[in-house]
Amino acid sequence: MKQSGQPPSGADWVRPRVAEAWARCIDEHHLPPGLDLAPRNNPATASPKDFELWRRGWCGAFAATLSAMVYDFRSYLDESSVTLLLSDTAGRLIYILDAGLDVRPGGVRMVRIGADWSEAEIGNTGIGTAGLLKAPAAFNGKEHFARAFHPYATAGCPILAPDGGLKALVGIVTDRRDAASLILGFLKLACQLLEEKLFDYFFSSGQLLRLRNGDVAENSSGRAGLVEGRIAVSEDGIVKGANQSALELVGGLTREQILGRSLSSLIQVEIAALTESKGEVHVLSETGRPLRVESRRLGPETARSSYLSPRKPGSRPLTNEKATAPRSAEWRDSILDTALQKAVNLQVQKIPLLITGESGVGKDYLVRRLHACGSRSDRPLVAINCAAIPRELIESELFGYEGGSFTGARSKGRNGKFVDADKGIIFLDEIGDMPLDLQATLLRVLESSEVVPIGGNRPLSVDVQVVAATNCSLQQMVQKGSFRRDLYYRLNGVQLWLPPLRERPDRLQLIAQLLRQEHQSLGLTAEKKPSDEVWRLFFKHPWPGNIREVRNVLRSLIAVTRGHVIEVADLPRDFLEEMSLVSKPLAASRFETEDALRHEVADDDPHRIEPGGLADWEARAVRTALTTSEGNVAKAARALGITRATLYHKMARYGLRSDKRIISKI
Ligand SMILES: Nc1ncnc2c1ncn2[C@@H]1O[C@H](COP(=O)(O)OP(=O)(O)OP(=O)(O)O)[C@@H](O)[C@H]1O
Repeated sequence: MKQSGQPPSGADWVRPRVAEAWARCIDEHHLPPGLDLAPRNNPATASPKDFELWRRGWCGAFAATLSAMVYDFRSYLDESSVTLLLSDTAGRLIYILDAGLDVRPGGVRMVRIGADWSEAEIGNTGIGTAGLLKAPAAFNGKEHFARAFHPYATAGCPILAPDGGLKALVGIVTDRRDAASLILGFLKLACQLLEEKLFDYFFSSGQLLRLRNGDVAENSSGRAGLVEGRIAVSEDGIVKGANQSALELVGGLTREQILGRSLSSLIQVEIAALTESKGEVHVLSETGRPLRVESRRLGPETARSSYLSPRKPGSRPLTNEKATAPRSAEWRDSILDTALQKAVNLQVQKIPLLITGESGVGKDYLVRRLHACGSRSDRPLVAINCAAIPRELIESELFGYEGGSFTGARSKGRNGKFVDADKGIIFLDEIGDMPLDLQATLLRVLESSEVVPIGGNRPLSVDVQVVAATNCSLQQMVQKGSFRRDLYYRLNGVQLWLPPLRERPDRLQLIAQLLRQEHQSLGLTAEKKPSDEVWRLFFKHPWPGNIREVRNVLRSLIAVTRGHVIEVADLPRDFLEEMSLVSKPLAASRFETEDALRHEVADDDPHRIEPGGLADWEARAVRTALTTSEGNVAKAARALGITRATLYHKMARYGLRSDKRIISKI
């Protein structure tokens, strides 16, 4: 093909789509046509900074929601050698349901988070080519440009927003290398289901129309689409978005042909007639096809914000997220569930796990759930807070000691935590606080799976899964030389980042769930319910102490509130100060505070938090000092010119990492 400029013919004939892809690989992507292709953009050697930037952009609530949906397909894939991939729009993997397929072009493992499957990088594959063409694509064994994919078939499909924008890619790899068209069929259906589920997230106002085929004969013959048609329409009847099924139902039109048109020109019914009717309305499409249409107003409960577009940390959400009391008691914490599921899967392969996120987001909680649900549940979970053990004791705590090996040692000696955790999980919390020299010893243990107790010379074998957690940036510490690079890579088999509460679009549902849990734990049957104003403040609050702070606030509210409704006046003063509503904490009266709040609540923008205010300034100063000192309290106190005790007091007040304890459960 390279010599003649023509795709192969005769016995070597390839499908035109394949020939086009190969031509692109050579002419546009300038890939070497020698088949032994190694990706240039390799996650194993990528700069940690770039990887972290990319990960933060993608591994937030959007990826968690989508991953949770993809995860629901696992039951269809059980027992099959099919790996399901989810990637960002550029083809970098953000989630994997792994069937153990080991694709390694040029020796680089491609079934891993961050691997770049774009066509420009690795030649044509289902997911990479689907991303490029923004259309489904699939290839059998030798149709792939890179030899490493020849034992496999791959398929990929774009996940589109209702306005047609590309949002993510989903792909399949299987070792049945002639199964491309079969897996593509499954994938198309899976994508339609995903798009339908995601539809509500994009719209916060107007009407949502659900369309079904009105032709009774077609329905009874089973030719009605499996996926319901959906169209979003503005209050004045202009079409804003549609899913694939709706496009087919209204006569095989494209999105370009329907977006911005009036609904009445599309399905011969006025929006007013639909909104007034209680049930289904029978209408005709432009092409005369009978349709049944039902309309529902879009509002806060259906609009869970358009966090489907990757957002920069701290940027404002794109749609108008409204704060009202969450209704559903059925809500599931998809961020926790997704992280937990990943962790459970990784546990089977004994891959080290690094959990990152701000203080109080639930890193410790996640590890406890992993222990309870994972394959090592009948063995110990041994947790060590590396920041809380005195420096000189860490080694003996971790590795144990032989009898009489140092002054004060027990005569019989003692097992270290690694031996205690044998066959179970060792949880190294606050790993960023581990002294540098001990990091070398820890690395040796992790690499050899053997520990040598202090004063001993006989290595003991241990089989532990290592889970580490930190709220510091280990990458920055590596760059500054305060954390060993080799240990960082050893611990960072897979990194799970838990988002801060203020960035979670589902924070009100989470708070509602925590409130129910608090009532249950206190044995209270009559629940105290926050007023709408309180919900709005919960939504606006920055929650610097994350879930830990929520629990403290809720506990205090349940104790303080006299009636059944939690009012603004019941909120703890610290909470109000954190919202910068009390500019002079000592002078402002409760009434002034409430007035300020009412004023604030009337403001429609739920994300505006007034800058200024002493408490706000102080909380920020404490946070900054802790971040700059990478969580080292003594250093932060020195920088602030206060004592450590005062700093601990302030940290507790602002919900910043308040408990420094050694947790050990065997
Ligand atoms: N998803 C959750 N559901 C219910 N409670 C939670 C959840 N996540 C965290 N919590 C609670 O919030 C509090 C703080 O959680 P946790 O200690 O796990 O945070 P962390 O990220 O480990 O904080 P730190 O970095 O300060 O150690 C705990 O009381 C925990 O039980």
